[in-house]
Amino acid sequence: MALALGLGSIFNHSSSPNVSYTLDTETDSIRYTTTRQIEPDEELCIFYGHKIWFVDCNADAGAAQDQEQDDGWGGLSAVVEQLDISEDELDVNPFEDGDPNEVITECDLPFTRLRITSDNDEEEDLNSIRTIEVWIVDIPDPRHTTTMLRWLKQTGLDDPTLSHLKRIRKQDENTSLLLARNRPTFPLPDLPDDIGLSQPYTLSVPSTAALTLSSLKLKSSLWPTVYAPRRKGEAEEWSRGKVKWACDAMKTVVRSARRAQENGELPIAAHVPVPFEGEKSDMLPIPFTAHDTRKSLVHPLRHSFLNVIRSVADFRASASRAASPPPLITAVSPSLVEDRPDTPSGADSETLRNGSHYLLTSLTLFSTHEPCLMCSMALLHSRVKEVYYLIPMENTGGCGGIACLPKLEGVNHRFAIGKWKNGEGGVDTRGLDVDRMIDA
Ligand SMILES: C[S@@+](CC[C@H](N)C(=O)[O-])C[C@H]1O[C@@H](n2cnc3c(N)ncnc32)[C@H](O)[C@@H]1O
Repeated sequence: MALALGLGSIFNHSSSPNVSYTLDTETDSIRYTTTRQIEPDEELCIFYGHKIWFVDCNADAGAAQDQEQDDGWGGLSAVVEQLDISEDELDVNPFEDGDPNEVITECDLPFTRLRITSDNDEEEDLNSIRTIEVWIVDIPDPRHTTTMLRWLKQTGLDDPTLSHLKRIRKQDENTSLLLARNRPTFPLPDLPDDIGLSQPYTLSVPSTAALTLSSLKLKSSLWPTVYAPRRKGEAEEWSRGKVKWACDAMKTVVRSARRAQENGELPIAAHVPVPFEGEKSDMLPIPFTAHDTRKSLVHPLRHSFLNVIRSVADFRASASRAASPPPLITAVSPSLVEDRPDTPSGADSETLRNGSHYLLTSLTLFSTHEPCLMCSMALLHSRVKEVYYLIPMENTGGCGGIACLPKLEGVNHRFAIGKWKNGEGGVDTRGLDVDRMIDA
């Protein structure tokens, strides 16, 4: 560290300075140079850096934005100056008309899905294949194969947890039959003794079906395995009705962000709608919307995602309390997230304890911005089903930007992610100062 002496410590800071400086090691001094013509009485300012520790009295709009971008909380505040989408435009939903049950093809969806699990996750070398232990018996005379299969059925050994494996293996002249899993608590029943079977033996075989052809080859070298490239977690089909539901949710988000902006907040919002008709609507009886409240509450953690998770939790906690006192948050104004103490006091504290109220299991979250790393982790904890965002945060986002948390190895939950296509479904970022934040 060095401290500039003399006039060096007199310069104030400006984000558009008229003086630059260099270190002159020859003379052990700092050389200050004006960067443009200086007018009489004009103050000479230097640039202190992005992390200033005081409120910049010279701040202009551009400078304020720069500061916000470097806010230490993922730059989520580096956003929007204007949200000039008119109410009328937002009222248009292009998925309004037509058969609500019609399946919308992938390329016509208003969002693109991020791949959370890839086939590369599949076990691709012999050592990484997870196995289970099973009982095998060799059938010396292949004509007895049908007899043995019938016997399996009769003895109740047609275990569905083995459905990813073939029952019979034929290798050269040998035929072998997979009998059952080797479980200490379920001893193998006596085998038919009239068809010359040899002693059963145990073998390690794959514990799951093969998702790729190369893995199929490897797994089948242990035991013939079923090839199942389609699997749970694969992108589900969306009906027109569901896309309409999503567009409406996205519009709610944009409206909320605009309202937030009008009130001097950062225009960042998150919304958890009532699940699409027919899909577990008992999970959440009313929708929740929250916007960022970092500015008004002067609180670095009040990101819209955390706010919306909290408002769901508060609602659930209050709903599970006895009839009175009245709920902390009402259905009509869930977006107006007030700042309440984190630890409720008195009689309420017992009932409002976090518990599982914060869970967004089976729920979908829509947002103007990609959640930052902190919020992405909170969403992971919340067990949210899926997240759709309009503005990707290339340098700070935790859902495909700088990282993709649900994709990390070892996380105990994965959620689906969709990037909303700007301008689709009547939702766009027109007027938003997001060019530098949107992926090319
Ligand atoms: C090195 S001193 C600058 C000279 C100081 N203004 C003085 O008169 O001694 C740094 C301090 O000046 C103030 N300062 C510098 N630039 C500023 C700015 N743009 N807006 C508000 N305060 C500023 C801050 O209090 C900061 O801690």
